[in-house]
Amino acid sequence: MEGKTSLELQNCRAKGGSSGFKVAILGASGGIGQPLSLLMKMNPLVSVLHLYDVANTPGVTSDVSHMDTSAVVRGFLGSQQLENALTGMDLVIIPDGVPRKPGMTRDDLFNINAGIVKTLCEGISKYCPDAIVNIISNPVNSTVPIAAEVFKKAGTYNPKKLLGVTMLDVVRANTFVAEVLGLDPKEVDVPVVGGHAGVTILPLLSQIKPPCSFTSEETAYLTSRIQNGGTEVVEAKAGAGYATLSMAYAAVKFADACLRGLRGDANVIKCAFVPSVVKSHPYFTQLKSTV
Ligand SMILES: NC(=O)C1=CN([C@@H]2O[C@H](COP(=O)(O)OP(=O)(O)OC[C@H]3O[C@@H](n4cnc5c(N)ncnc54)[C@H](O)[C@@H]3O)[C@@H](O)[C@H]2O)C=CC1
Ligand SMILES: O=C([O-])CC(=O)C(=O)O
Repeated sequence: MEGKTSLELQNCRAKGGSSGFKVAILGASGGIGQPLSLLMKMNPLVSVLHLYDVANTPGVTSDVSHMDTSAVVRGFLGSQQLENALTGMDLVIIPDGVPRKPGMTRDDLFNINAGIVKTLCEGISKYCPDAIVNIISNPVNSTVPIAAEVFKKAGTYNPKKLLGVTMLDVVRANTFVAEVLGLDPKEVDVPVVGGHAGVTILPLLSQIKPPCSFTSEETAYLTSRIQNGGTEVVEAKAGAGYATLSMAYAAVKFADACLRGLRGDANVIKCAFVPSVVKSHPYFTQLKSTV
C-alpha cells in the first residue's frame, strides 16, 4: 500500500468491492435520505451505494462510508454530477423534494416536487434507463405519472420498473392492526391499495394475514388512523418535521424486496403505486411482484 494516495486506496477498495447491486439515492442528504443511506449501507445485497443531492453530500458520504459494511459509498453533489451518480445503477431511489408542513396537503407540494422529479427522471432515462425506480417524493399519486410521462417521451418506459413507494402505509397498517389484535407486527400483513393521500389510502382489513375480524368501531378507528398516519406525525412534530425515520425503514424494506426480485427470488410481492389495470384509475397501489 506504500506510495498510494488515499484516493488510489479508495479506488482499489471500490474495484475489489463485493458482488451485489448498484443503488443510487437521489436526495440523500434529506430527512429521509440520511437514514435511508445508513440503512442501505447495511444491506448485504448492495455492493455500490451512490449518494446524490444538491446539498451536503460530501459530509453525509464521508459519515456513512465509515461504516464497516461491504457496500462502497460514493457521493455526488449538484446537477453536473448527476450523470456519474446514475451511470450503471440497478436501482434508483428518489426521496428528494420538499416535505409538507402542518396545514398543508401532499398536493400542495406538487409545483416544486413535480419539476424536481421530472429533471431526475430525465437523467435516469439517459444514464441508467434499465434501472428500477422507486419514487418516494410526494405527492406520489402525481409524481409517479409524471415520471412515466418522462420515460415515455424518452422511449425508456418500462411499467414493471417504475414503482411509487407506499410501503409506509403498509408498515403503519401492520403496526396499528397488530396493536388492536395484541400480536407482534411481524406476524401481520395488511394489504393497502389505492393511492398515497388521505382517503385514497385503502387498507384491506378483510384480507389480512393471518385472517382476523374487527368490530365496526375497530374498522373505523383503523381505517382512519392508517389514512391519516402521515398527518399524525406532521402534527406531532409540530412544524419541526414529518415522517422520516419510519419512511426510511419502509423505503429500505421496499428496496430490499426490489433487489431480491432482481436477484431472481420467487414470490417477492409487495404493495406499490403502479400503472394499473383498473381502467378508471390509470395508476393504483396494488400487490405487485417486484420485477
Ligand atoms: N412516499 C411516502 O410514503 C413519503 C414521502 N415523503 C416525501 O419524501 C420527500 C422528501 O422528504 P424529506 O427527506 O423529509 O425532505 P427533506 O427536505 O428533508 O429532504 C429533501 C432533500 O432533497 C434534496 N433536493 C432538493 N432539490 C433537489 C434536486 N433538484 N435534486 C436532488 N435533491 C434535491 C434537498 O437538498 C434535501 O436534502 C417529500 O416530498 C416528502 O413529502 C415523506 C414521507 C413519506
Ligand atoms: O404525510 C406526509 O406528508 C409524508 C407522508 O407521505 C407520510 O408520512 O405518509
